[in-house]
Amino acid sequence: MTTRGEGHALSIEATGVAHHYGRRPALGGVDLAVAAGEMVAVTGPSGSGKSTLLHALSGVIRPDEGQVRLGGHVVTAMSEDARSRLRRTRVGVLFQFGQLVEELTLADNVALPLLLERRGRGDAITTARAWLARVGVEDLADELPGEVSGGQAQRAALARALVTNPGVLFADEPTGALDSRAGESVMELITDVAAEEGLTVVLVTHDARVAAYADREVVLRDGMLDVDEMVAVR
Ligand SMILES: Nc1ncnc2c1ncn2[C@@H]1O[C@H](COP(=O)(O)OP(=O)(O)OP(=O)(O)O)[C@@H](O)[C@H]1O
Repeated sequence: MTTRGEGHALSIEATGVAHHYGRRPALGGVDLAVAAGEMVAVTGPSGSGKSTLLHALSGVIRPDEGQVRLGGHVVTAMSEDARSRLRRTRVGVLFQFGQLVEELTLADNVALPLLLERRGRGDAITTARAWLARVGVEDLADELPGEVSGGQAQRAALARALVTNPGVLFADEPTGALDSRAGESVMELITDVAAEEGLTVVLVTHDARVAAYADREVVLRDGMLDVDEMVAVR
């Protein structure tokens, strides 16, 4: 495991990002700039476009209109293959739940992104175990996801998201499946690791207590950022 410090984090710049699903508008022209190393929470009502924005910023979808830059990469100008590779190497993603492969141990799950990048198995497992220690579940390295608690599984999922040393972490309702205590402990972990690594974080949540961990909160309503509600929460 390497600690990156400053300089590795990616800035994010979205300009005029608009997207439709069929005829249904999901994003109506969003401008958002996130500095390298900053942690921003995206909040807003159900259906306001939060997940769609996260998918556009992380290159999962190419929006109908607008530009997204991650550091020097113009994500919206890249082919699907190039976006996939960028996501595998420079972007970490954390979902609500269900992202670990049930048949694999926690160590094998965390090693997976490295194996996909053709790192040797011994090296990948050593790095994975170091990350499991970093997130506080090294004792569970040989357990299956079904044998650990939701909070422990989410810690392992965070380790898997960060094992490739990405420059940005996108988290979509990362505490949504956890009780409030486990959720707080996962948020403390994300905040600590992001600060130590100098990582940029964009966090989607409907929970004000989760948003309060971010440096800044932006609010989406009907696919538009509510500029009046951009508030510094810390
Ligand atoms: N794959 C899809 N196909 C069709 N419509 C979609 C799809 N994904 C999202 N939508 C629609 O786009 C709009 C924005 O959805 P999105 O999931 O981005 O909102 P959200 O704020 O993340 O919602 P939630 O908080 O409920 O997860 C909604 O009207 C939704 O129904």
